[in-house]
Amino acid sequence: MSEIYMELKNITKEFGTDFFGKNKFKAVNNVSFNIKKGEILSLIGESGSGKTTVGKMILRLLKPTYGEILFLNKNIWDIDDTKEYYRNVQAIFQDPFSSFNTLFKVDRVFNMVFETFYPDEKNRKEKIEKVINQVGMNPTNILGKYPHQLSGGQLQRLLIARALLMNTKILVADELISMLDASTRIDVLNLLSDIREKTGMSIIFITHDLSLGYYLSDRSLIMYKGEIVEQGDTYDVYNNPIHPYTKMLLNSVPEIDKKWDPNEQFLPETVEYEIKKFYLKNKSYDDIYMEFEKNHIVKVR
Ligand SMILES: Nc1ncnc2c1ncn2[C@@H]1O[C@H](COP(=O)(O)OP(=O)(O)OP(=O)(O)O)[C@@H](O)[C@H]1O
Repeated sequence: MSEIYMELKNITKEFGTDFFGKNKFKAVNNVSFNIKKGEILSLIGESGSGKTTVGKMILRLLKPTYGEILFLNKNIWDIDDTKEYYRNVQAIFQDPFSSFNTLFKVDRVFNMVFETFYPDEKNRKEKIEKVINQVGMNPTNILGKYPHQLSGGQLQRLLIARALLMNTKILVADELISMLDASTRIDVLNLLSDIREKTGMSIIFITHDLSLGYYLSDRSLIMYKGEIVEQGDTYDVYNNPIHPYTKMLLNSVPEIDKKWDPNEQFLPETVEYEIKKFYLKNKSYDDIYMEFEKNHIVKVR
């Protein structure tokens, strides 16, 4: 069995809704999952479902209100060497331009990796060129350029190259390709898949786009209102969705050969109604989560 890199155990994050931090609401509620070496896991849900908050807790940008996150069996808030943690756990966000300082050439992100983590490295140029080649670009066309001279897709690739240079174990990709055009998106997805194969890097792919999750991930976690309502092997979840919310999400994916029917509506009330029906039907079960197939877990109450 593959090594478990990270474990989230009953993570809850509360935010205060007023100035004094009172009237708390749970942006993330009792979320548990793990991520194994070399696994691509998709965290899927609509806007506001809590995906980014989970990502931020993994990145130690937010502290869980309850629960713990273990990285290689150690609570991430007990890790003193934060630099080392961030070498192992990296993030790439939607807007690649925000990760680069516009005043400096892009080479700087690589030089900073050496200065911070490998100050004694002698073959810097060789190593930088190697990772740039690995992400499918020609170093001579890239190095020496300023961020505004490169496209969004090229900058995303550079950030992936930086993670490769650091030997990152877990990459959190939050809406990574939302700002890219369709063909560049597929290139970046294929690149992530290829890197996982070659290096064993694990990827947490945060998206609201079901089709991207299906294309890329081994395991899918469906989030609704801060909770994971269904999780399992991607093929099972997409081909045999059990939770009404997952079913509705899948039904709402546009099909290329079908015109959109304006009478077909995806209303929050209908989701709530279906979920209530589902819970009533399953109320005889004592377990909060039920395993329908191997690894296919659905929240039934
Ligand atoms: N710092 C904060 N203070 C208060 N509320 C917050 C904070 N951060 C997030 N929230 C709220 O928590 C909920 C979950 O937000 P989050 O950004 O995790 O959702 P998301 O699923 O990533 O959505 P999106 O895809 O739009 O980014 C939202 O209702 C959001 O308004």
